[in-house]
Amino acid sequence: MVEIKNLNKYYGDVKVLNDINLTIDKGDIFAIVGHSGAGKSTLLRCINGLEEYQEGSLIVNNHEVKNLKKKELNEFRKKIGMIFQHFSLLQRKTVFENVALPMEIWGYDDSTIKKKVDDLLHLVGLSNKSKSYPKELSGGQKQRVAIARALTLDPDILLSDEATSALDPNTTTSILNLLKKINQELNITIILVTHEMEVVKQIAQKALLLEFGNIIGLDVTEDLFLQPDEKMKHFLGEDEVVPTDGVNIKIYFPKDSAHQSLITSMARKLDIDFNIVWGKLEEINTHIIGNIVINIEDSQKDLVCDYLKTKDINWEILK
Ligand SMILES: Nc1ncnc2c1ncn2[C@@H]1O[C@H](COP(=O)(O)OP(=O)(O)OP(=O)(O)O)[C@@H](O)[C@H]1O
Repeated sequence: MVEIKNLNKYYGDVKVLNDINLTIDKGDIFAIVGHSGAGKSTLLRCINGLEEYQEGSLIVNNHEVKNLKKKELNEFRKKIGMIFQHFSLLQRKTVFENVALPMEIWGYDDSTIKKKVDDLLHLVGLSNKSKSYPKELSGGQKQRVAIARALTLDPDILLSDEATSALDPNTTTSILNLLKKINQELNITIILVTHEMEVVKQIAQKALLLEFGNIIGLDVTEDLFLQPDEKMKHFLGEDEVVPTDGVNIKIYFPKDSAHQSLITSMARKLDIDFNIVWGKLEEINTHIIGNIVINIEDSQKDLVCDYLKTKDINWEILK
């Protein structure tokens, strides 16, 4: 659906995307994550042809985007919906008129427009607001209108640029649930840009981490969070505070074993005590994953390591 190879993008002499390689499959919910200025929006805008790229290949729906002529680009963009942080609704138009706008521009007849807009307002839960104006709606409702509008031309892909960044956590969750429903019921691929890790954990099946235009992580979301490498830890701002005495061991629980009693079994089996330094469990994309850090005496290190090696589990000694 989207295939990017060795993509480089410059603004003037400044390289803002460096050697980007990735594939997004049909039906994926794919997150592009990074701090401010990382190049997330630029990458999203390259995908729908709003930005040019100078080197490499970017194929969307079997089209090399930079080769599209103006007329082809309009047809191409018809199949890509987009939503934004600040909703981009027209204040003087009603909810119905806002949603209808793309179809009017493309010259659909009134009865087709009415049916489509009514169906979409039903899908996003706003049938009773069709005559309201944007200023009469909450932030979450405005984003629902924007989502309905983005779906009017039956896109294959929905691009979301920080669509939940202006919303409170509960409203964010309700919008993410709506996006999941759209992904599942309409089989629309969703590519979302966000700086919020919670958004990634709640919705994305795969995520790309960008830093200064470089890919520093690209994986299935659970795997990115389950055992983050040094770059990812730095990115997440997870500085590990651990005791300076003894040996600190971090044990990762993948999705299928988060509830197993590995730690207590180990204590019983080896007949040793150890301190639990810290640990956490969290829900990522409906799976529970987690990790725990234990502190043991130096003399117990070999015993514990030998035990852990017999288990099908990831672990590391923290330096
Ligand atoms: N039109 C432009 N002209 C020149 N430089 C630009 C332009 N747009 C973005 N940039 C620069 O490109 C880099 C990437 O910007 P981009 O907006 O893609 O980052 P981002 O990760 O989306 O950040 P944010 O989360 O703050 O929106 C930044 O250094 C930015 O200053």
